[in-house]
Amino acid sequence: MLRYLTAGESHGKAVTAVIEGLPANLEIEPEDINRELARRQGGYGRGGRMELENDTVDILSGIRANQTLGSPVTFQIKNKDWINWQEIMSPAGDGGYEKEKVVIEKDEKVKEVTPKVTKPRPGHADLAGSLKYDQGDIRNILERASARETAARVAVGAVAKKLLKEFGIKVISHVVQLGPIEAEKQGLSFLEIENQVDNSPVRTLDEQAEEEMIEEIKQAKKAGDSLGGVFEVVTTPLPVGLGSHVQWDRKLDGRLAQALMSIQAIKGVEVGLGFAAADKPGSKVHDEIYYQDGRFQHQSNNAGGIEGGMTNGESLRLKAAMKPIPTLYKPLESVDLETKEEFKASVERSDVTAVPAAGVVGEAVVAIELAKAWLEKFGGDSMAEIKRNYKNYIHSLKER
Ligand SMILES: Cc1cc2nc3c(=O)[nH]c(=O)nc-3n(C[C@H](O)[C@H](O)[C@H](O)COP(=O)(O)O)c2cc1C
Ligand SMILES: C=C(O[C@@H]1CC(C(=O)O)=C[C@@H](OP(=O)(O)O)[C@H]1O)C(=O)O
Repeated sequence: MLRYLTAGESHGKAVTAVIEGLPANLEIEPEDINRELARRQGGYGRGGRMELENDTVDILSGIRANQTLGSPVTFQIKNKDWINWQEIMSPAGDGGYEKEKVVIEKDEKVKEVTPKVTKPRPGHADLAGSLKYDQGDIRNILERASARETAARVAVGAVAKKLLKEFGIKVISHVVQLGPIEAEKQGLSFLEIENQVDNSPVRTLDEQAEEEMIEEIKQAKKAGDSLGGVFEVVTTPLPVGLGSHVQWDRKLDGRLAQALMSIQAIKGVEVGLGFAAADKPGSKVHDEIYYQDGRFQHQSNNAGGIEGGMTNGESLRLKAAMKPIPTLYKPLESVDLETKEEFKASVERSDVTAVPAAGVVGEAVVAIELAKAWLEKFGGDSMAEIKRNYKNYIHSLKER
């Protein structure tokens, strides 16, 4: 069974991940991971933190001479911002509480920050987390709730992508909506997306819409506001039969939805047509079946590549909706945890939007879930064993 955990606080020393259950002899070079980490840091609308960080992976275990050993793989991605937060975030010491104020550099300006955070931001984990974990300092919650954690998931996703690529499977994303601006170009093939998307500052394929999206982000920034949006994750065609109809927790659509919903700020997931299927008659929704080139195929892909919780031989198509970033320069009303007094939150630094970055995280979590399902179906302890199992299965489908 492939499984992983991440650890690490946003301004702690590093974020880390441990992956267990990888087969031996999968080729991994640090560059495979660093490329994905750099993609996650990009996208128009991100804040000052991304200018400071330059995420690169440090592989601590499980890989030797660019090959997995079958033992647990451990990654570390250092937080460059740690240097500015050591006094506050150190595992030892007084957490900076002894000093009334510390001066740290943020966004090229020098600002004073009290070490203890007592003002919960609407839309973040601050209030619920502080009450649940009995914390007087919201920092003890926000540090782990932060989407900094997604750097670790993207590193794990890069390994999952490498595994899938050994079988010709690729996973990509693009932004289909940013705030109110919707891209007209939708439903494009994997190749059309793959060839263009990384050259775009918003990772969208629609040049006209992209200009409007950038303008929208600039306006939101000026107004001290933030934006959400929608990204789509698309794969090359998958072999039929990943996941299963027989038990609720084995259904691949449910598993993928959970993986995507677990990304910070994702509030909705659609498989294929998704919500748009609800108001159409069955004749306009269900993908008709034909047989060609020794393979059962569908005339359309409204199902998004999954029927009965299993891949049906087509490309996977999933959409995820991201809410606007909760930290706003424009103050929102809230109540101080200590004094219970109303205040209007003010902010030092934040992303205005992070939909293109969330898309890269979406690719990662989808790749991880697919790699898990792949190993369940074709599993083995070495790449050679998995390849044999895969080849046999594909052969048996053709023999039917
Ligand atoms: C890539 C990415 C970057 C994010 N950047 C910020 C940010 O700069 N400021 C912020 O308040 N929230 C940011 N978020 C969203 C929060 O982490 C998220 O809203 C918060 O953890 C609460 O979780 P929930 O929205 O899932 O309920 C970001 C999310 C992602 C995926
Ligand atoms: C650090 C990352 O994203 C962060 C996610 C985040 C949040 O609240 O989720 C808040 C911001 O952090 P900071 O308060 O340090 O500016 C983002 O920069 C990252 O993506 O690597």
